[in-house]
Amino acid sequence: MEGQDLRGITMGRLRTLYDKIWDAHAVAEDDGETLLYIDLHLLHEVTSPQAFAGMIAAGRPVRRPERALALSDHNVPTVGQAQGPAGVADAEARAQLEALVSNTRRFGIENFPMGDPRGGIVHVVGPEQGRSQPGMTIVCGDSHTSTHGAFGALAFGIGTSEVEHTLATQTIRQRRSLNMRVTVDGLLAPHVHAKDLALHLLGVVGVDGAAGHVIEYAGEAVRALSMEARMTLCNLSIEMGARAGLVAPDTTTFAYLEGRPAVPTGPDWDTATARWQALGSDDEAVFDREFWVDARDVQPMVSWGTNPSQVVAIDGYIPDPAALTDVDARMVAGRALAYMDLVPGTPVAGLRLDRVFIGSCTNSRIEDLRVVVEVVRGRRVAPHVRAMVVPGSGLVKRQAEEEGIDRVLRDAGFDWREPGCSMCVGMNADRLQPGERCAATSNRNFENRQGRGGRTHLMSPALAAASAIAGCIAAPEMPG
Ligand SMILES: CC(C)[C@H](C(=O)O)[C@@H](O)C(=O)O
Ligand code: SF4
Repeated sequence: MEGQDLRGITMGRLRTLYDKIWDAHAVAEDDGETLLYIDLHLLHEVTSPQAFAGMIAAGRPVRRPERALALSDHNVPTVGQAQGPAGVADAEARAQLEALVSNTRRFGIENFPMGDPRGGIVHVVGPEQGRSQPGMTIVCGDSHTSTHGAFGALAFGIGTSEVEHTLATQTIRQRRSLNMRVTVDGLLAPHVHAKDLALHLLGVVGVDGAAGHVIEYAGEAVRALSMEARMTLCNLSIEMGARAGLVAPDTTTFAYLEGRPAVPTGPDWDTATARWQALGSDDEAVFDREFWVDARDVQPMVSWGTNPSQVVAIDGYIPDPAALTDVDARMVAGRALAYMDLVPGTPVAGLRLDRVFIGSCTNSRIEDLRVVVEVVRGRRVAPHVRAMVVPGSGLVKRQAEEEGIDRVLRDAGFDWREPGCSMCVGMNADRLQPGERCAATSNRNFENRQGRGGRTHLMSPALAAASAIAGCIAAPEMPG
């Protein structure tokens, strides 16, 4: 047996998808760290100015400018984008947006500036352009880079000093993560979406339950998800503390990618798909940790607290911190309830809302907007609610307008905006007022995130749309 084990190690051990991507990109080892080659470097205006300034100060060229793509998303206004950065009122935002234009021009990096129809949220645009591909290593100075893992790419967020390192060397230093597999057996019910699955998992795993790990999502329910739904799922991996989330590429992945601008064509496409097909964990590969979830147990979910693991099903109740045995957990829950101004035992459905935000890199793609429009058609936003829809990119916006989605939403009383991060993070003018309660399709419900004193309830686009109509947290009316 021992001999066999040794042969297993020396003659090619069984590997996970993560191991395979890692091994294929490892350039050098040093003191437990690996220098990883980076295939795609995504940039945005908030975490890149200092990195470019460092490059300029050191007189360094960008190593592989053609392997980078820059987007203006976090602090762009969601009206009047055609005016470009010069029209942005906030001086800091304007400076960051202008810096991205001049820096990308100086270093020869592709940039879709504010107002460009191909522009939008970096994690929506990368996939949409076919820049994010299976087997790649992808980095961005942004935590939700995990989104791109939906393509079977190793994609993770980096800090500003690492942005500079990547610009200069096209590599970064990394410590290897542990492998975790989340298998979702069975199929989600038709009214249950990828966002519900992600929030359900967060409830099970917790906000740091996947720390130190890269998650591979597997199982029948994951295979059945569309690419956009897989992106929603991988987007939230970071909220579980994971370094990245992955879904092995398959025919769904290839169908999504084929024909997109940056994707190879002709014989190169055949070569690429043949290579991508081989990506996937070996059948008997061993994961450091495993979770199993039954898709049939997943309900439409809503967050009640100030971290995304504090969730209940739509027919559930605000929990009672006193019921928690762990002292720390009790304190955290108590503080969250105070901030959210909620009383234990209250049904979560029926909580009165002031605002609804449909957008963000979690849920602002065309399939999300199609779900929203089906819920909204023929109905109106409750008179006391201000509801806004912010498409993830200019191309999503255009597609929605071609399908008449904007018309239905406007007629219903929604604000139809131009693309960007918007009220997901409140780095532009789209913010909650103190005390306002908001249903949001984004990924973080932290204190003050959507605006000082604002109260965020995370949920799917279907629930957010139904809640806008009802004026309180609500599920869509079920047919029949
Ligand atoms: C501004 C940016 C660095 C930040 C991130 O890294 O995630 C933002 O995108 C967020 O969602 O909080
Ligand atoms: S949409 Fe929100 S979560 Fe996504 S990158 Fe922008 S600020 Fe971060």
